[in-house]
Amino acid sequence: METKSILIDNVTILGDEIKKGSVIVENDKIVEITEKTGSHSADEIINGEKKVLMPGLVNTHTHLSMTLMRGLADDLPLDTWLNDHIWPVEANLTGDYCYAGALLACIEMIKSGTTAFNDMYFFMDDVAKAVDNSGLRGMLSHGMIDLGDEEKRKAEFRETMRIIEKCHDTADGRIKVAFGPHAPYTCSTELLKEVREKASKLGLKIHIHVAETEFEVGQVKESYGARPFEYLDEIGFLADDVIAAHAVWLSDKEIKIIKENNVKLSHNPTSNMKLASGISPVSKLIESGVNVSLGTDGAASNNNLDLFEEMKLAALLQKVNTGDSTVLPAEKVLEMATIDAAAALGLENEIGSIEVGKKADLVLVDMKTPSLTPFRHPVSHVVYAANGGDVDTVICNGEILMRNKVLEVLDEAEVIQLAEGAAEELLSKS
Ligand SMILES: C[C@H]1O[C@@H](n2cnc3c(O)ncnc32)[C@H](O)[C@@H]1O
Ligand SMILES: [Zn+2]
Repeated sequence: METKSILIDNVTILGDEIKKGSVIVENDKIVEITEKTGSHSADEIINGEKKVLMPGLVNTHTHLSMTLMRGLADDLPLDTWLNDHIWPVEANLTGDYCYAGALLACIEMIKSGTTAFNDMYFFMDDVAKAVDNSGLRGMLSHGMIDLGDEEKRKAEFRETMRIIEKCHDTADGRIKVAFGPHAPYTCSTELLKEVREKASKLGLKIHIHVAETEFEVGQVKESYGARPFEYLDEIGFLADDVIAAHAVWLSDKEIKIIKENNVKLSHNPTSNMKLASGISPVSKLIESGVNVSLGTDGAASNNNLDLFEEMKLAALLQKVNTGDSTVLPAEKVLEMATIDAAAALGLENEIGSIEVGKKADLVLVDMKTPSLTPFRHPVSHVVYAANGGDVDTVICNGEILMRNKVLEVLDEAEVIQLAEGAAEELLSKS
C-alpha cells in the first residue's frame, strides 16, 4: 500500500508536557513528534501556527441516532421522558432513520472534535454504515431490553449476535461491537447473566445504564433486594470490561464494588442535570481510583454532542457540589475525555494521547479567537473557554475528516437535509 503522509507543522502539542513542534503522520499512525518546524515534506501539510493539537475526544456514552429526537421532549424527568415521549417514537424507528440520525451525529462530532465514541442503540448495522462513511471510530452495541420476557430475550440475543458477526472489527478496525444490555430495570437477571457469559467468551465489552435515578435504585431494590451495583455484583455481572453510564446514586459500598471490579464509569453531567437525575460523586470516585470518563448521552437529553461543553460542566458541577473549587482540575477533565475514555474502551494503547505509534486521531483547535485570547494556558482554554465550534481540523485513523472547519468526507448540507427528512417522517408516524 502506498504511504500517505501528513505534516502538522509549527503547532502547540498537548501532551504530558506542552511543547511547540511538529507531528508527522504516516497512513493511520503518528510516526514522529519533533520540536523542529518547517523541516519535513509530506503529501499534506497543515499549518498549526497559533493552533493547539490535542488527542481526538472520546465520548463514552451516546445514542447517536437520537439526534432525530433533539428538542422533542425537554424539561421532563427520565421516566416520563422515556415512557411517554421517547419510547413511543422509537417504536417507529427504521434502519434508514437510524442511519440518517447517526450520520448527523457523526458530522456533529467531527465538527466538535470527537473522533471516537461508545454507542448503544438500534439498527446498529445501519449505524455502523454511517460510522464507516464518516471515518470516525466507534464501539457499537444493540440496546437490549427484554422486560423479563423469554421470547424478547431470545430475540435480543439474535440481534446482538447478528450485529457482532456483521460489524465487529470492520471499517479498517475503526468499528468494534459490544453487548448493550440497556439497564438493570429493563433487563432480566437471565439476560444479564447470559450477556456476562457471552461477553467473557467473545472478549467483547459491555455497555449499560446503571444507577441513573433514585427511582431506578428503588425499583431495583424492590425487585432484587439490593442497590443496582450490589445486585449486579451478586449475579457476577461486573468486571473490568463493563462500561456503566451515569452511576449517579451510589452508596459507599457500591463505590467499593465498582473499584474492586474495575468497572469503568461514563459520567454524563449535562444529561443528569437536564433530566434532574442527580449529581454523580465523580470527584469521590476518582479519588477512590475509579476510571471515570465523559459521555453526552443522546441528543434528546443534552441536547448536543459537544464534549468540550461536557468537560467544562463536569468540572464546574463537581466544584459547586463539593464546595471545593480545586476538585476536577482542567488537566484531569481533559484526561477523562481522552486517555481515560480510551482506557474505558480498551483502546489506551491506540488512542487518547499524542504519542508515536498511536493512531492518528487528532484535533486542531484554532486559538486565534477572542474567547481564546490571550493564548497562554492551552489546557485551561480547552476546558474552560473553548467549545466545539473552535475546532478547526480533525483527523481520524490518519484521514483528514475536516480541514479549516470544512468537512472533507461528507456533504454537510446533504446530511442535514437527509436527517431533517428522516426526523419529520419519524415524528409524523408517532
Ligand atoms: C438505547 C435505549 O436507551 C434509551 N435511553 C436514552 N438515554 C437514556 C438514559 O439516559 N437512560 C436510560 N435510557 C436511555 C434510548 O431511548 C433507547 O431506548
Ligand atoms: Zn443513555
